[in-house]
Amino acid sequence: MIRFQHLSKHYGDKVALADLSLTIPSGEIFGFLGHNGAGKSTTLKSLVSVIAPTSGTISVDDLDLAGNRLAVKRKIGYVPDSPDLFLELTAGDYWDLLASAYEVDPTARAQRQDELVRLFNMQDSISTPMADFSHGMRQKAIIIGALLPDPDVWILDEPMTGLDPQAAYDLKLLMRRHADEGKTVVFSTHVLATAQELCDELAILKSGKLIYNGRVDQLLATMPDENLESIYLKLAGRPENDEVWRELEGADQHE
Ligand SMILES: Nc1ncnc2c1ncn2[C@@H]1O[C@H](COP(=O)(O)OP(=O)(O)OP(=O)(O)O)[C@@H](O)[C@H]1O
Repeated sequence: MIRFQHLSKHYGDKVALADLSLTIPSGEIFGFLGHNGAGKSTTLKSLVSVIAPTSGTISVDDLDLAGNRLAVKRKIGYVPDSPDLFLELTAGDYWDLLASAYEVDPTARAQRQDELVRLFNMQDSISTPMADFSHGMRQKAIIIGALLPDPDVWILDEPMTGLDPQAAYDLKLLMRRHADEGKTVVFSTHVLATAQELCDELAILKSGKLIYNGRVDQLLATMPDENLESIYLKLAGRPENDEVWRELEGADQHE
C-alpha cells in the first residue's frame, strides 16, 4: 500500500503538485490520468525519490519514505517517462547494473532475465548498445530492467508508449498477474481505453490537483451510456464554452 499525505511540489512559482493525499491499495492496478503537465510524473518521481517533494509525506507498506529511502527503493521497480537512459550501455550491461544494485540472487536473476527477454523478444539484442535501439526496444530494455529484481511495487510511467501490440498485450498481462498476486501496480497513461480495460482504481490530476479518485467501475456507473474517454473529458477536458472548442465545432459545421 502506498500513501501520499499532503504532497506538494513547487518549481519556483510553478505548482506542479498541490496537496495530494491519496492511498493506493495493493492487489489492484492503479492508474494516474491527466493532461500533459498535470503532475503525473511529478507524483511518480517523488515516490521513487528521483525528486524531493516540497512538502508532504509518502509511505510504502507503512515505511516512511523520507526515513527509509533505501529500503523503500529496494521494493520498487520503476519505468521512467523516457527510455533514453544509459544509452552507451548494452542492454545486458544495463540489466547487470540493476541486478547488482538490487543485489539479486544470480540464479534467480538468470531465470527471470531469460523469461523476460524471451517474452519481449529481445534475445538478439542483449549485446547491443541501447543507443542503437528503436524507441520501443529501449522501452522494452527499461521494462525488463525494472522487473528483473522482481520488486513488489511496480511504478510504470506511461509504460506502453512505443511498445508493439504484442509487447503491450504481454505487459498488461504481467501487470494483471502481479496485482492478482496481491502486489502493487501503479501506472500512468494517456490511453483511456487501456485505463478502462486495466485499472481497478484511478486518480485524475488536473493542473497539479486531484480531481477524482475512486474505482473505475463506480465512475463508469455514474454515466452508464459513456466510456471512460468521454467521462474523463468531461472531468478534465476543456470547458464546453471554451473558445477554441467553439471554433473547432464551427469549423466542423462548415466542412
Ligand atoms: N524540472 C522541472 N522544472 C520546472 N518545472 C517542471 C519540472 N518538471 C516538471 N515541471 C512542471 O511541473 C508540471 C507537472 O509536470 P509533470 O511532468 O508531472 O506532468 P505530467 O502529468 O507527467 O505530464 P505529461 O503527460 O506531459 O508527461 C508541468 O507544468 C511541468 O512544466
